[in-house]
Amino acid sequence: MIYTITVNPSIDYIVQLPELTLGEVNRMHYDTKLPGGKGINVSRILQQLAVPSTAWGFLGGFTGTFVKDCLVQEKLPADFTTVQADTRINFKIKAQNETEINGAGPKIDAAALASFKAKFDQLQPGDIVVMAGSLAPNLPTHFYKDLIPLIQAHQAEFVIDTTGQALLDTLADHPLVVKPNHHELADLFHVTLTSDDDIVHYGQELLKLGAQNVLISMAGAGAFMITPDQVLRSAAPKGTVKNSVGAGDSMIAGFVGTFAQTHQAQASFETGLACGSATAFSEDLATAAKIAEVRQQIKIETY
Ligand SMILES: Nc1ncnc2c1ncn2[C@@H]1O[C@H](COP(=O)(O)OP(=O)(O)O)[C@@H](O)[C@H]1O
Ligand SMILES: O=P(O)(O)OC[C@H]1O[C@](O)(COP(=O)(O)O)[C@@H](O)[C@@H]1O
Repeated sequence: MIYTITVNPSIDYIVQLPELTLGEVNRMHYDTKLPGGKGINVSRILQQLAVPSTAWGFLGGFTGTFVKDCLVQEKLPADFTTVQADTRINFKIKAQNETEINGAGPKIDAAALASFKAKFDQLQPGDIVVMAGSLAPNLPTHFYKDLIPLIQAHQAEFVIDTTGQALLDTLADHPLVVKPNHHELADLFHVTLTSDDDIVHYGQELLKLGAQNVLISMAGAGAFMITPDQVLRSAAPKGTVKNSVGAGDSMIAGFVGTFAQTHQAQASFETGLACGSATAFSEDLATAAKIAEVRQQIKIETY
């Protein structure tokens, strides 16, 4: 079983207008509300791939009810822990360029935290736990690191999608895969990446620090996959970008979903690429049909 953890879910409020002018009244042409948060996005894509998963995390208030209702409607298995305050709303403004304003999210009280941690008792050997996204404002940066012993005690694997020191701190525990984008990779090592060789070099540093597989995503420029055996590269498929929110989460879902079934890194990379671009070419996250269509275009090369 794959479990996804979204500590800080959201309603993603997608707003479109031709131009955003700061300091003026702006009127939107189109808006939509989607259940958001990185682990939830991973679970929604896994469902499209017919790979079972259960979504864990914290939800609260009327916004939390909206997210829960969306997942019930999609028949997505979930076991969220209730918190008092409202789940956050993240603004995704699509105007002359894309602007995101992500909320801080509600605090997690001690009782909710204890009930959340009790869920880890049900993990079985071979399970995969995907921990993704920002933390609630009152949680320490080592929150994810502290969950790893609860996972590994059951011979389960973990995947982590976070940034900065919180990510670096988990590498020695051998995450199954990490997927910084190229900007996040540069930030991790406090460097400027000026060439593909630079990207591969710093991706290989993540392997040396302990990651089992490394994906470096580069939005419309595609991605690299770096493993101890090979470095692969793929351009991104061509298409009309509609909403790239969740493309990274979709890539992780594709990789993890296929890896759980095949243990083959290259096949997993291919699914990840298809899911990432299929989401970028969709209003909401990708559907199974869109993923299958986009997969036809993928060409992976040895770097
Ligand atoms: N504009 C785009 N065109 C085609 N594919 C895209 C586009 N944006 C994202 N993707 C696909 O999704 C993957 C993840 O997107 P990226 O934006 O790099 O992740 P993140 O959202 O984590 O920053 C990319 O490697 C690519 O395969
Ligand atoms: O937890 P964070 O880092 O604030 O990110 C949450 C946001 O990321 C998303 O999961 C999208 O992430 P990606 O575009 O990186 O795949 C949104 O659904 C959500 O609003």
